Amino acid sequence: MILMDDIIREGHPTLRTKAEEVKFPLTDEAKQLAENMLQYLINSQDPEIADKYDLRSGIGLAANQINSLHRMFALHLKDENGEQLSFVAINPKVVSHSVENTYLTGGEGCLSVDRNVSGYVPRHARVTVKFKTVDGEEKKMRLKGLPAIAFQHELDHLNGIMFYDRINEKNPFAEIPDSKPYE
Ligand SMILES: OCN(O)CCCc1ccccc1
Ligand code: NI
Repeated sequence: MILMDDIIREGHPTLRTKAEEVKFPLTDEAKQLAENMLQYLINSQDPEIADKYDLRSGIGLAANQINSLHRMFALHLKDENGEQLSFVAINPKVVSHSVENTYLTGGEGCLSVDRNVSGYVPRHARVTVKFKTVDGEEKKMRLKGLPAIAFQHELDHLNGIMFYDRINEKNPFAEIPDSKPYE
């Protein structure tokens, strides 16, 4: 099982490296990686398991964060209707997005960042995304709200981008153009 010690922290070069397209059919190693990443998120959101293994709660995890350059990330979170989203996105792409932006009013955090970095992180408010599942099935989804924000946060990791790269350096809380905040 993935533990906090397996999650690399800022300063590790893999967080600044672009992950590589995953070939299908997946190797057993890639399948195991995908399963372990999703299981980490489930474990981290279970108070007993998280407490027992000292896991930081997360709604997403990208392969770079466990020092792997497979182009994949896991998401495990509820959308605003309380629907459980739980999947591993392989070779994910944003195929289109809204003009409108959004940002978490409380800012973002990251399992690979052991400090608070405050400020608004501009994100597309709505995204249409495509990715492959572990079985090689092509998925297309329209996301908004926290799922949209999380998808973009994870996709950034696969491109070596950290959330704070997107915060306005001069004024971290400067107004984001064309945006509606996400509380
Ligand atoms: O990359 C995963 N991660 O470090 C865990 C937190 C993910 C996250 C996603 C959206 C907004 C805030 C935090
Ligand atoms: Ni992160």
